[in-house]
Amino acid sequence: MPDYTPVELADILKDGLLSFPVTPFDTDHQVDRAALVEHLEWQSGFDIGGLFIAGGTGEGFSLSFDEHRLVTRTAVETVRDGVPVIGSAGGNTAQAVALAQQAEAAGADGLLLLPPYLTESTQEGLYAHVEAVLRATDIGVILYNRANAIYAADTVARLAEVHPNLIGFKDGVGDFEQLARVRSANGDRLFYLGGLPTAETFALPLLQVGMSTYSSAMFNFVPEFALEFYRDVRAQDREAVQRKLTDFVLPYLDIRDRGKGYGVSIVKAGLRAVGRDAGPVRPPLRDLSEEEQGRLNALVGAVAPVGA
Ligand SMILES: O=C([O-])C(=O)C[C@H](O)[C@@H](O)C(=O)[O-]
Repeated sequence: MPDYTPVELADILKDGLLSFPVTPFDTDHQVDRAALVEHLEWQSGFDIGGLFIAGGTGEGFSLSFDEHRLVTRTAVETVRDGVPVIGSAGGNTAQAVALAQQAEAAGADGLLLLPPYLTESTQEGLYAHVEAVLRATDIGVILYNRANAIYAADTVARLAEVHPNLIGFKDGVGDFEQLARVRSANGDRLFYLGGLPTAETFALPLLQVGMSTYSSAMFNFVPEFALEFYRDVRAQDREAVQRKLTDFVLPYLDIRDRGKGYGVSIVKAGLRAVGRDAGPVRPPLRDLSEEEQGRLNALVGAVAPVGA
């Protein structure tokens, strides 16, 4: 039994900073369960609203079915009480359904539905894909609007009308017109979270269009900074947000933009920078070069003491 009904879960998630923990790997690229436990204990000790396991930053796209179960189960067993654990499902419809059922069986409180792989589809096709997943589980499901899964406002509204366990919309695109339409068609029936790569960059403008929270990947390695940033956003303290963008987030993006896929790799590099190595990323991602890691260490050193 999950700890929260879908409605309770949405209510908790909409008002706190959210994050996507990395999945630590050993030098052979195998899941390092002990390191995952240590990381999740540390992360859930902060005032975090919910943790999304095996998401993008958690390299869910590189995990096998069994590894998905292992990391989700580990998170459920490790994360402190009061912090919801959200599992993930992706791939084709049959895989997404199986992953959703597996996440629920592993004790996840909710589910993030990632885009299907490779192919484009019509809104009717997306509707059928999402509906199959919503029917397969009773836990709250959040749609991830990104890549080849861009949901029209009407598609979301039709799904929300018949499926009470559809609770949220996570945006990874930043199309303000689409967001205005989705918000307009669904109002408070759903909660909305910003999830563009390095979500801090867009957090303040997205708040204005009703995205009450966002998922911070950098929370993985600079949790205090990420929480302070979130408080500044919620207080709509423009000056404080701008200062933090200038001093840390934008120079961080300069390093992130040196390589495709670095939006994830740089998070593991950030953990290395604070003395909490979570191992390498798995192919097809690549780790930062030594020179890039050095630049990041210097930047992170200014906001987070090593080993804190
Ligand atoms: O799938 C993912 O890992 C995300 O998109 C969440 C990240 O936390 C993203 O919002 C970011 O990079 O801040």
